[in-house]
Amino acid sequence: MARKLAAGNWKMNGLAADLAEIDRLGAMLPDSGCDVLICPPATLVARMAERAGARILVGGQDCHAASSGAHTGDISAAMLRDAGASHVILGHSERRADHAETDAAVRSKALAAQAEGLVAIVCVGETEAQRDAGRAVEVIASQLEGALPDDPALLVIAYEPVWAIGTGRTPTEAEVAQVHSMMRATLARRFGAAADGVPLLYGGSVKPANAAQIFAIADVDGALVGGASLKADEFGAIVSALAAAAKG
Ligand SMILES: O=C(CO)COP(=O)(O)O
Repeated sequence: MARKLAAGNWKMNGLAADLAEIDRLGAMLPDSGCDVLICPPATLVARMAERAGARILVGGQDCHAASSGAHTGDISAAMLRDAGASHVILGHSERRADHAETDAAVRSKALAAQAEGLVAIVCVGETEAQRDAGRAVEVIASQLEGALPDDPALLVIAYEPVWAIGTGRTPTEAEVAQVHSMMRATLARRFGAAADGVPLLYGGSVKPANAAQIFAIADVDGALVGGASLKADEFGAIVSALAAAAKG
């Protein structure tokens, strides 16, 4: 059984003043039931990690595949760990689109992250055109095939349909269930029994209003939340929904 994880992706949002949201979030969290992670921009990782307390984990949004060197503007897994991060999001569709990241590049980054002891959150998801063409499951299977790293103990998979990100639209429960069951089966073929411990997150327009419904879907172990993670009251409500789902 995978641990439940509520993860927030702040994307390119957040200045020092926004760290106050972490204090507010910390004050409203349930004691247990799920892990809670915020991935702020790189500029805030260290300060957030110092301020967050034990209940809130902190992660990066990308890392380079190399451990150091001449890569201006990039950040390594070792630097994230040094700054207090425990996780890193890799292969988000915005990075695939903005920086032409391939599945092979995502796998290299995930290997680098795991070598530093970071949990790699590998993102996959189809475009609207791919879903309309009936190719969603095939596309996601192929992304997993190319991007999966080698260690299931330091791995989270996030299914984020590109067309659901920031749009207020979500797939049907049956569509999420179909993808998540395929992902679990793919992990089982690759990792055997250890696949059961890999949290499978859904991401894309998760809000307090739809969180409980999403967390009730089979093989959904949590969420990767964008816009609703920026405000403590919204993200806190999503965390509470996940903790409630974990208790059954
Ligand atoms: O991309 C996402 C998280 O990584 C989802 O973003 P939204 O929750 O804003 O749709």
